[in-house]
Amino acid sequence: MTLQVTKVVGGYSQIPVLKEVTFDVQDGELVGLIGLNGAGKSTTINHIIGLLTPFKGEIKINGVTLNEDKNAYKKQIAYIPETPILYQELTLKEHLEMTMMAYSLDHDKAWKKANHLLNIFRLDNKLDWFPANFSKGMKQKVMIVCAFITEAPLFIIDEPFLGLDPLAVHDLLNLIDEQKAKGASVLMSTHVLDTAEKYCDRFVLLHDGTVKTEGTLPELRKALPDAGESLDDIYMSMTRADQHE
Ligand SMILES: Nc1ncnc2c1ncn2[C@@H]1O[C@H](COP(=O)(O)OP(=O)(O)OP(=O)(O)O)[C@@H](O)[C@H]1O
Repeated sequence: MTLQVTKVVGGYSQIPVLKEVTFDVQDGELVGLIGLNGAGKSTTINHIIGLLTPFKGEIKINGVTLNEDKNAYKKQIAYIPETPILYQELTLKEHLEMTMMAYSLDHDKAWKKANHLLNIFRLDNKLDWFPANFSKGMKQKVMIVCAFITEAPLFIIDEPFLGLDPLAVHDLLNLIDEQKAKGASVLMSTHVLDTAEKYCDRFVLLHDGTVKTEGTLPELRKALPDAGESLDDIYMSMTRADQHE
């Protein structure tokens, strides 16, 4: 699965937030989308999942754009939003069944997977509850379970770490690893740079709607030799330099 974002100019109104954003995510790769508040991470994600339409440029998943085949394009994406999106009137079981229907999943196979995931995230005794009333972290876990039953080839994960307890973070990272090993691609935005540094294969550093630099950690160190060793050092150095330009 390849995600290609090419020269995307986009945003919410006439004034673009994203300015010719270009990057890709290859098979089995976890790419970290890193940037300060307002850098354009969620806007980039909203374009990829088809909530926003680029003013210019294009986004392809395995060579196909949203316009070429809307259904095929969207079924390839499992999206975990920063703020959980839940239906007030649906139980946890109904949320899972809705996901199974939307992705045309085999019912028995999907339930087997769902039960395993519910068990991992300690939600297995809450199938008849209404997740709209869950705690923030529990709501996020519902989104994670829904995303991972799809076994979609592309996972888009928007800031997953801030509301989750350490055990859930660990479990989520394991699930990501499992999907990567099966060839899935993962794009994850986060502010938790030490975790990103440990787990991401590559980074896209976004600043003010522009890709400032991208690459593996050794490549970033080479591009900014005076910045320091860690992703945090490199990111701080890049944003400070930018502010002084
Ligand atoms: N719904 C919206 N309508 C208009 N402008 C928006 C909207 N959402 C975001 N923006 C603007 O787009 C820019 C990028 O915001 P975005 O949410 O993509 O940043 P981010 O990198 O995800 O930030 P954060 O780390 O705070 O989540 C900001 O200037 C923001 O004000």
